[in-house]
Amino acid sequence: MFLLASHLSVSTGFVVGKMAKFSEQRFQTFHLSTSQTLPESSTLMANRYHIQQKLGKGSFGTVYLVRDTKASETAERLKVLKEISIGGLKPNETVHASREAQLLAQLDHPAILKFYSSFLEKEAFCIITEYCEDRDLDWKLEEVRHTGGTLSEPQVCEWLCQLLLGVHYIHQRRILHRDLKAKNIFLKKNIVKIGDFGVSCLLMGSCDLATTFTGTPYYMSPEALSHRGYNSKSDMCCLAHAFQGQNFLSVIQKIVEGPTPSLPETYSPQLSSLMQRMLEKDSAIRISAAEALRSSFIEDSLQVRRCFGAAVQMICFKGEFKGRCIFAMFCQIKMDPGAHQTSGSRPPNRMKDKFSSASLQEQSIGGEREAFQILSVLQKKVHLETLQERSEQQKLSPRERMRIRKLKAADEKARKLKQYMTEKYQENHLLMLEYKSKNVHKVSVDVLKVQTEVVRGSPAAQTKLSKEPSEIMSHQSEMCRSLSEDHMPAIPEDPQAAEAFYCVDEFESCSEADSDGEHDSGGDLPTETSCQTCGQDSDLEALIRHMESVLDGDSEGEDKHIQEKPLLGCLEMGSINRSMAEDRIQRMRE
Ligand SMILES: Nc1ncnc2c1ncn2[C@@H]1O[C@H](COP(=O)(O)OP(=O)(O)OP(=O)(O)O)[C@@H](O)[C@H]1O
Repeated sequence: MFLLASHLSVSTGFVVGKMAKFSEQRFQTFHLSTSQTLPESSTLMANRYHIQQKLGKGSFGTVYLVRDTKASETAERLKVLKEISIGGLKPNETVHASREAQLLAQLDHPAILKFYSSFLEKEAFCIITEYCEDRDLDWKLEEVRHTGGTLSEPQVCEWLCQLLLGVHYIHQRRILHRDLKAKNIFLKKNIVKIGDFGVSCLLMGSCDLATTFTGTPYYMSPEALSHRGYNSKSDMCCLAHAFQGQNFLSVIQKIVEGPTPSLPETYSPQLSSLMQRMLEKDSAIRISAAEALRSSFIEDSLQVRRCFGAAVQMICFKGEFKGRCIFAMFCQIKMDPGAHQTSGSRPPNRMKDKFSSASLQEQSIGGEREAFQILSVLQKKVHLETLQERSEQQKLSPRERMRIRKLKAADEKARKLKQYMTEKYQENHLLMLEYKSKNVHKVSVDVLKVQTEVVRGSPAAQTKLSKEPSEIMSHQSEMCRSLSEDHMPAIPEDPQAAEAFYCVDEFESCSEADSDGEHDSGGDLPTETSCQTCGQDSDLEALIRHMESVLDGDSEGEDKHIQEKPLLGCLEMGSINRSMAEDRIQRMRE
């Protein structure tokens, strides 16, 4: 037995006026003007849905099982089509209904009946939803009643938890069901699914609740019946008609004024107490879905072991829900006689046992997937809660935590940068040392040898010089430096000091001055010009300039210079090919 009270904001006057429309099994069922045109079984709706069979007819329309010819997955091939006549709807109301339908299509929760799409066809508004082969909860409870069977407390808890999660999900999204009752809760592989969402609203366009009232008051909340307005706490469920009466008015009276019924003694006191809190007449003190989910009873029931797949993980559910409400009541259910015998005052935690022993083989694929989704949601909530607790423990404001995070990130960045710079510095230092040793020490020894031979007048050395003038030029420079090293202190490590060092290089100064041919006398002394040139230019530029001055200088000056400076004169004496030299200069420039 299950009771769901929706939050219809209906005035008592209206309720009385609509008594004739009061629909529930033991009362006359009222149907709005639904389409009487039954589609043939071969009918293709929306060029997509093949009608398979009629599932039933409700207050709003006719329900068909259809085959979706465009479904990608086999599991989604069978769907439900609800056909509702829109005879009374104005065009703008139809648009409104379509918009609402789009909104509903966005809901995605295992405990919510999937709403796929809606369309207009043959003056009917059609809704396509998920198919639940185990039908609805009202039907299920009726079956249990007729067979004289019972619903075990763990089973009730399991469905209750799923319902609470589903209701919480929609309430979080500020959606009210408006017609929550056992008939609108469907069953698929033992997972309950809240369905027929806002159908009344979709149908009536304006959502004027006075016109959406279709009958049963069993599930209505006191505030809805006494016209005190409604909120999400008005969605109520229980596994029985908690408030019963001979007629419509007596039922309403009991809901609004009557004492809150209690569960049979076969139920645990915890469940009974939870039900009492859910049926509280004053919505202000009535327990919300979040509170219900946080109750110790639900918490105990949901201490489940997740056994799907290899990972076995304990899930301690400590509801973190902030949603509003569902209220539930369990009564008049004959308790499974063995249910409490072993447990004393506390119910056996069968749900836990059930999840603990569940295996992939034991679960049907669809049900398992959905159960898994529910468990994942719970797990996520627990994770969030843990995080929250941790941050609370740290007693830091979010701003402070953010600042610490930023500082840490900056420190890490600085550390990496420092490391990079150190590496680069070492690399450069090594390169510099290598370059120096290559250009100063290594080469100079060989060149010095050659030059010495040239000075001595060795023909082989002269030939070598004549063949490789540019090489000799560079070597010459190096050699001069090497020679200078004999009389001067070592070249300083510091580049600037080295530049200054080169400025006073005797040989460089002399060669500049001599090549100009302007300073015949006193050529051994460094001139201001040569000093500047040496100091400012790079080695390569200096070399090029040397080469140019040698090649472009007047022969007289050079000859004179040769006589005075036999070392440099050797270059001309070696018959340098001018065009070849120019060619080399060009290449050096490049
Ligand atoms: N998604 C579904 N999967 C399986 N069966 C469904 C589905 N939707 C509706 N049914 C079945 O179709 C029948 C008609 O349902 P419908 O929702 O139109 O009316 P109702 O719920 O019986 O009454 P009311 O219109 O007052 O809510 C019911 O027997 C119901 O179980």
